[in-house]
Amino acid sequence: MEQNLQQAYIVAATRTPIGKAPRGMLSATRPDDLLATALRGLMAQAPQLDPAAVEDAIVGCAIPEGPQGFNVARIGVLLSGLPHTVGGMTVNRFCASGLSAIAVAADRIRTGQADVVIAAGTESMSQVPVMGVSTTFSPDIYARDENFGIAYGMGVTAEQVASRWNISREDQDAFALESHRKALAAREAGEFADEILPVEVVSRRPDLASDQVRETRKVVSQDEGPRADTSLEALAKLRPVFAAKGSVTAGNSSQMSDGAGALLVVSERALKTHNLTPLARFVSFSVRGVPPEIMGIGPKEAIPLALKQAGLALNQIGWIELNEAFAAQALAVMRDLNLDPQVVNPMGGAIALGHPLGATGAIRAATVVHALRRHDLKYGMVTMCVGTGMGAAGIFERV
Ligand SMILES: CC(=O)SCCNC(=O)CCNC(=O)[C@H](O)C(C)(C)COP(=O)(O)OP(=O)(O)OC[C@H]1O[C@@H](n2cnc3c(N)ncnc32)[C@H](O)[C@@H]1OP(=O)(O)O
Repeated sequence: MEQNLQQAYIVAATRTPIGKAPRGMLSATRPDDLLATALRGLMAQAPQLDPAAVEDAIVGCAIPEGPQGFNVARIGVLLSGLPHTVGGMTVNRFCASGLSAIAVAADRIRTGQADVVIAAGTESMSQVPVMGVSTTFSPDIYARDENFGIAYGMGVTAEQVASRWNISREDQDAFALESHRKALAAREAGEFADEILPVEVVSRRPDLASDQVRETRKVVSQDEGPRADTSLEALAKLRPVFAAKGSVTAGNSSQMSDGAGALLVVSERALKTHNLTPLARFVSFSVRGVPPEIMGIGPKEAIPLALKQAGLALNQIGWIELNEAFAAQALAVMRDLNLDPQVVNPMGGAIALGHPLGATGAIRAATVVHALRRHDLKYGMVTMCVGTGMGAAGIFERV
């Protein structure tokens, strides 16, 4: 059961639209700029809060190198116009980085070490194209057979789950189609309006004729991934990408993406001092390891633990954002835990909406926080599978 010295409240939550990588609408926008945009949008949701009251910014990023700036949290803070007194720490738990950032921020609040902390995530898979690039580890890790799966690409782990859990190609494609259908229906119904922050995309290209740099500016405010043109027939035609006789395709995998999300986490004292209205309370967070070669099954272990910590039963959770890294792993988790399909990803998931790795947990948390209020639900959850073999889950309560 949860034992907190004090509660951690979320008073603002926003995200950028998600672009396709590597050639989508945000591909030329740097991840630190995406983060800065999200942070400015976040502060605009709490105009009564003096920015100097923000103590730290904890930011998830799965590939914090190169243009992501090693400590992208600090760069994003400075770019956003927040005062330099605001700190900045980048955390990495691969695909659960953004969710872990929220948990760290909440812990700082709950233990009384801070009153106002930003938790966020940012990732540009366009600018740091890691998928398919091999990573090296100490060879000693392979001395234990059970670690061998650490060498698998994410798609190969999805094939492993599909085969061990008997998830058919047809079921994966049907799940993927449903993700697109739900995302498009939610967009049509204006469901994303509270959470999405329009981003101005600036493009500069040399014009050789005039010998000048031509600048164009465009505001983007919708996720790029959902496809109205998809169908079971179109999905069935796609070839497996990760194994010759496999079932995981570009259509039933999450899309490579760019995006950022951010939440403002505060103590009860800060609510009163700054006259802030809470949207939600962060209730519990859990992480469990699983065999690396079936990393997608991670939420199956993390969800029961997060529920236990919260003292809640599964049927009390009215909205679950289950990261659709691949249809195969999402279906395996849903079947093993008997998750209600009506409660899981009511607005579509990463297959349709995209999955900017370290940002996704923060993006999905922004979705949950707003969805609980719009749909008058009490508890919601964000759960992620994590490469190298982990699952993470966080529970939110509308207040
Ligand atoms: C812990 C975790 O979360 S692990 C997850 C981490 N993330 C990942 O591993 C990313 C997984 N995804 C990927 O690696 C990539 O998306 C891949 C390799 C599966 C596919 O990459 P790409 O080939 O660049 O995808 P792309 O979007 O171009 O699609 C390939 C083709 O399928 C088609 N396609 C994709 N989705 C659909 C669809 N829903 N309906 C119809 N056609 C589709 C595209 O139109 C394209 O066709 P074309 O070649 O005729 O243009």
